[in-house]
Amino acid sequence: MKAGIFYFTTSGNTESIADGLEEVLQEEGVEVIKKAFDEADASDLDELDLVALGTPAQGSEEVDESEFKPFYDENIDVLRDKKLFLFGSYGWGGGEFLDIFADEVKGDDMNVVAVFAYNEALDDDGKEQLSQTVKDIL
Ligand SMILES: Cc1cc2nc3c(=O)[nH]c(=O)nc-3n(C[C@H](O)[C@H](O)[C@H](O)COP(=O)(O)O)c2cc1C
Repeated sequence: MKAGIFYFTTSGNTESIADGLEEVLQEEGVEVIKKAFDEADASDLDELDLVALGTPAQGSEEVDESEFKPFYDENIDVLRDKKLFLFGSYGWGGGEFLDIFADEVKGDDMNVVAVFAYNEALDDDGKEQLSQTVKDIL
């Protein structure tokens, strides 16, 4: 099992979830690569079984349109063959933005295995929840 974690962040909160996800996957024995979208390209998706894409809530309950959505759109055919893990940080909306996006991508025939939204930065409680989410899908 090989996993890739790709994310956009404005103030580091989504990045904290990406870091936590990397740790819990590695604890489960999964090989992981982790990159911000601006460091990643399509070739990074080669040989990945699980792809985790991260975004903060932006706009009005929307995903990031500057880097997250373009990466998704550009790689949509490759992503269809992966297990997709959506994650992100929100401020006040309870994570609704990510559920909305998960519903959208199901229309693209994506195999969404997990959706993990967390309020602001990942803390110890969040890490525990993330660990359980990962155990459930492996
Ligand atoms: C322009 C802007 C729009 C936002 N829109 C939402 C929103 O619709 N719902 C929400 O829950 N949080 C919203 N937030 C809060 C961020 O999603 C939240 O602070 C998040 O933790 C930022 O994560 P990051 O540090 O990874 O960028 C917004 C923040 C900004 C700056």
